[in-house]
Amino acid sequence: MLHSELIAKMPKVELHCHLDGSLSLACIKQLAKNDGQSLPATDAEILEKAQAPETTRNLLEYLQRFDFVLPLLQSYRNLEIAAYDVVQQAAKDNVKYIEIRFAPAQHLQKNLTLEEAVEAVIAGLARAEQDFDITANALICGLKHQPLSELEKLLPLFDTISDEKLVGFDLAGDEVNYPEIKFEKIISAAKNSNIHITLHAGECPHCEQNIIDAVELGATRIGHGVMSKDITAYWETLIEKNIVLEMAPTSNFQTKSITALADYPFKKFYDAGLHVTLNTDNRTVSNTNLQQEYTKIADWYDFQVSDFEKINHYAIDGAFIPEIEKIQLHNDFTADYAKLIEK
Ligand SMILES: O=c1[nH]cnc2c1ncn2[C@@H]1O[C@H](CO)[C@@H](O)[C@H]1O
Ligand SMILES: [Zn+2]
Repeated sequence: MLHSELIAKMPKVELHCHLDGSLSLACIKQLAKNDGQSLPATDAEILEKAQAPETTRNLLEYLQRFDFVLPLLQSYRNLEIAAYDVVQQAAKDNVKYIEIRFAPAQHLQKNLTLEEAVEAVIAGLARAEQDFDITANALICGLKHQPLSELEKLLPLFDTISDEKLVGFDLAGDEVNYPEIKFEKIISAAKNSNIHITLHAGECPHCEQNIIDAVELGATRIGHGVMSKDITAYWETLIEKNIVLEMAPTSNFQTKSITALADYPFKKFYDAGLHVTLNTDNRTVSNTNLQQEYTKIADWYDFQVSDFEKINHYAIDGAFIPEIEKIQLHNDFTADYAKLIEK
């Protein structure tokens, strides 16, 4: 088993982290104060509302937990602070590159526009980069339950916002009732506009077809993809196309993607050469951090430093950044991991 200090020292890439699901307790309190909103009296009561219990029955019950923080994320100032807060937490996990995702449409309850919501998050990411040794970019999520006419408003943001920190598009939310194929038009439009695409898919039982559809429509990464376990015939394609699976062990158990450790396919995927990566998904809703996710994998599978190095190189390959930045990260990680392995 790997020593926790060794895990802490590993540089990490995190590709799948939701802004609204990852606010620290201190940040939640700050945001409420800024807005003059009241919160439950004790920290324990706040966390009780913000976290999903181990006993969540399915993905939809897990998703209900996001309702608690969203009222706090309706102003430019609070979104900026929230983005800063999540990057700060990632820096504590020794994350060197992170992509943070959020659904702009969820932040328009007061008077923000879609553009302003995205700009606020980008400003918070940029401010955090000044204070921590980390690069942080943003992904925009559409939500699967949104009408297609609303989802269509998201792609133009990639034209109106020229900031390099806006790097990709995702579809999140209710996979149980909304199959990926329903979004064929918008995903194809994103693809045709050369927007990088990652899609939540294969996160609920019997949802494996969504993974195939996501890849065929142009996603280069899959959010979770747990149900790839049931389409072994498709693994060769996933490997050939260098598709990155953004897995998040704690979240994957909470959403009941699977129920028994023996069924969790992370190691099988890894051994077969699939490009698995490790992520938190939601630091607060899942009450975790990247250190804990790495620790779980180290404990369950006797993963070694070199194995973690490998999955981080997969993550770098999948990152939505220019080739030159990938080369730099690959070189830095190779050097840093070599030092950890020597010890
Ligand atoms: O694991 C997940 N699967 C699907 N959707 C998710 C997951 N985690 C968060 N969200 C959804 O993404 C929105 C924007 O961040 C969140 O509000 C939540 O509804
Ligand atoms: Zn997610």
